[in-house]
Amino acid sequence: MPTSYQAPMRKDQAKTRTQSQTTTSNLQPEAATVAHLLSGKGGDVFAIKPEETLGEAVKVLRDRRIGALVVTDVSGALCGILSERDIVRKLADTPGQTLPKQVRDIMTKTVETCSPNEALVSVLKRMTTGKFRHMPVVQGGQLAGMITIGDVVNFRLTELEHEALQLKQLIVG
Ligand SMILES: NC(=O)C1=CN([C@@H]2O[C@H](COP(=O)(O)OP(=O)(O)OC[C@H]3O[C@@H](n4cnc5c(N)ncnc54)[C@H](O)[C@@H]3O)[C@@H](O)[C@H]2O)C=CC1
Ligand SMILES: O=c1[nH]c(=O)c2[nH+]cn([C@@H]3O[C@H](COP(=O)(O)O)[C@@H](O)[C@H]3O)c2[nH]1
Repeated sequence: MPTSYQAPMRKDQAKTRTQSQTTTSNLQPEAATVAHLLSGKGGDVFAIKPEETLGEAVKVLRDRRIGALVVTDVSGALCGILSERDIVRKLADTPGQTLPKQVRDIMTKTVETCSPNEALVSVLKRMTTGKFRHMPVVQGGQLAGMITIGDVVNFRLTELEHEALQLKQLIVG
């Protein structure tokens, strides 16, 4: 069965979204890190095993309303990533025969990851260069979260809204 990997909750992840937005609202854009983003989003990671079928994977993607799954081995260690793009490409290559195939057949096996203390700007640059939109977060060899290009854009938009509000309060008094 596909698993949802519940990463251990760190103290900073226990904050509510409102608290995290308050604490990050004075950050310079280049100072914001993956940990700042995860403190609002949390460290849950949806994962699947390499021997599961693509049929199982698409059901998890649908049910969780997400675009990628990390692939973990029996010990829970990261061994790949499977995104909707991998599945679409395989559907085009092997029409009608794709869903019974195993996740390990098409997953990306060498996965570029980030750490909680990496700057979001740096992660965005690596996502742009590598042409991928999902990146697992790893800390001390353990999965600590998942971030997407959408998360980073959303985080920055929230920051901009706070900055605009602060400016307005300064002007109005
Ligand atoms: N991510 C966001 O906060 C928002 C995203 N959008 C838009 O929605 C579209 C798709 O969203 P994306 O975030 O880029 O991709 P997505 O649809 O794969 O991810 C949606 C959410 O689920 C999380 N997620 C994805 N895979 C996960 C996994 N395996 N384990 C744990 N969490 C996982 C992501 O971090 C994100 O918060 C984009 O066009 C984006 O601009 C719009 C508003 C906010
Ligand atoms: O090295 C990697 N580190 C990552 O964090 C990562 N995320 C996605 N992928 C692979 O990139 C392709 C596009 O993925 P997206 O649907 O996430 O844009 C697909 O082939 C994905 O398997 C990654 N490769």
